[in-house]
Amino acid sequence: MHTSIATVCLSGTLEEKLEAVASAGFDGVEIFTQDLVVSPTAPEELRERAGDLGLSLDLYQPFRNGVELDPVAFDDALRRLHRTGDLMGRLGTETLLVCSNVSPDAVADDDLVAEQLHRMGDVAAEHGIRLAYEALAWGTHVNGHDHAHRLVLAADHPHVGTCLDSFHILSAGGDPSSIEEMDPGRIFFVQLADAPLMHLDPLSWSRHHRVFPGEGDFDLVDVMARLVRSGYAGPISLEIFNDSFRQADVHRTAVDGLRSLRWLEDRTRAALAPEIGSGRTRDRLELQPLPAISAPSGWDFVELRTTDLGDTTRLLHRLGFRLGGHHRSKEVQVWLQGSARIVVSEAGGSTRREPHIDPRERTDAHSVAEVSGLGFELSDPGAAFQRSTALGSAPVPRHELPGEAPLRGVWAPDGTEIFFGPTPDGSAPGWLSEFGVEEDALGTSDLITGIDHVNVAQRWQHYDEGVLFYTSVLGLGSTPAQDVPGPSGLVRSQVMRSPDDAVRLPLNLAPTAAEQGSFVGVAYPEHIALASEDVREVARRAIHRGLEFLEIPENYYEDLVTRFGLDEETVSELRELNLLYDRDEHGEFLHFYTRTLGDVFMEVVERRGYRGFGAEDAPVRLAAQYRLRSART
Ligand SMILES: O=C(O)c1ccc(O)c(O)c1
Ligand SMILES: [Mg+2]
Repeated sequence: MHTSIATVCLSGTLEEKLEAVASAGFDGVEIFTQDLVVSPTAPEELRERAGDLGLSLDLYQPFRNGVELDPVAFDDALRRLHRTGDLMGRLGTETLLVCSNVSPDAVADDDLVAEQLHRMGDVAAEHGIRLAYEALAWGTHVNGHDHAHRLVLAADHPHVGTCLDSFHILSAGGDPSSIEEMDPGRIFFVQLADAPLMHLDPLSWSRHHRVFPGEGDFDLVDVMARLVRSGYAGPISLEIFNDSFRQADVHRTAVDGLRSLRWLEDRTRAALAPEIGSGRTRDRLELQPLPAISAPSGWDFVELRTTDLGDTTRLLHRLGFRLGGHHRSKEVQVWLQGSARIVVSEAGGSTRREPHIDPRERTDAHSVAEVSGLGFELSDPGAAFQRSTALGSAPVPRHELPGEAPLRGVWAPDGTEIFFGPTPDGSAPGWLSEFGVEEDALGTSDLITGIDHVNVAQRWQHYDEGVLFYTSVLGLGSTPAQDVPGPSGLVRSQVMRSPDDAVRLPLNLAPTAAEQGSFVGVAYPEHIALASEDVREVARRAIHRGLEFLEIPENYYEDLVTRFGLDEETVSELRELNLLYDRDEHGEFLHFYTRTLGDVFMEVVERRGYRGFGAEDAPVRLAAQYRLRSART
């Protein structure tokens, strides 16, 4: 499949965009007029630079309000088309996107439009270019892909075809099934965009809220499958107008974009496998598969990186963790309780980050600890690693000594290290022996039994990217996002979970630094939630050991009585142990939070059938954390 991306998707200069697109691994690029106009680079030089980078210039766009015109305006459109044709010759770009007319003066006369498209086709032929006519969803008269295609057929010119854009088709509720019946030789270009479903006028929706495939609500596998059935063999290009992408790191966005296309390619291939296998459909796009998803069957470990080993390990001790041991060759320790394994490493100068990630993104001078790595248990760690690198993730460099268990991992887009470990066949993972942990030292009567979930913060520019990463790499599913009100902003929260719920990973959108007030420069805290069947006993022992709990206000406990009708004895025990309480149709939930250490805190949860994450309690936590921060600064 020939992959392409429009320069309008990306931040930076045209030159930076080309470089990022090439290094992410795209085959080609669509040049937006405005990117060219503001660039000091001559068209011939751009052509050469793209060639050096191995990129084809697949499309030049957009040619606006150039058709559906009265005769005088059409003459001027032909003049513009001649100029544009000259320019495209210098750029070496063959296809020009012609948008349907959005002006109130557009002429509603299909015969006239077909004739104008034909005459434009003659001009295009003179310049050796082709015209791809695209129906914009808000076009004055032409706003459906079928209508645009009919006009192209009526124009009947070899240099005039159609451009299909999934946003315009699906946002207007159009039926993509007609794509299958189109002559593939008449489809000159294909643009893909996803979007969240919204009640918004199509222009605003399109210009600000498009996202990469897999990051929104459109069924793009269906669109792709219909394209394959049509016999289309041209470029598949991303055209995403998105306010966040325009401010995000250009390399990250480009990698995110190609990941979305590879993932879509794989899913489309899987959906079409029976038809392709039986010869009913010929796949002229030559869709490539990814190594199969190996869904996580559990948590192997969570890694905390800290600048204060004492504080961090004291916190673990107070929660009942034991030091399992020190790694035989690395400066790391493992702390154990039940099946919860927390690897603690001391942050130093050697902290490595993915090259394109600003280290301030996740840590800063105040930071004492952060969730730096997530280790998953998988049935096929090798396949998971290969899948993630095929999806554009960079491997985490690791040094292994002879005899040490190989552990492969990649960087998540936000710099968290993701490790792929085997599902252990015995009771303990093999790597523990490198820490000197003996099998018989593992606790079976521990109060904390394992990791319930890990909550990871995402910057607002990169939220969708995080969702796509965990979906495409690990096959986690996402549940609908919730907004949690906090003193420094709404925190969007979306739970990613493995099919059998063995791994739950809520992603939280942190309010931006500017909105954080006294949080300025401090990343939104993440947390590790630990599972217990007796959270009250965990809390009692933790109090005895001097744990600093997050303080819960009396108003909260009074409200609990109002909401749930709890008796005074229950509530006074909750109050005494700093516990919070929630209930859903499946059962009850008791939990507590520790104070924050750097960018991370711990939660201990007891689920009595309850399936949620205490969303009603999260605002209480955010407010308490805010008060603590304010008191400190
Ligand atoms: O929003 C626009 O104007 C616009 C321009 C070109 C396109 O291909 C498109 O889908 C939208
Ligand atoms: Mg388009």
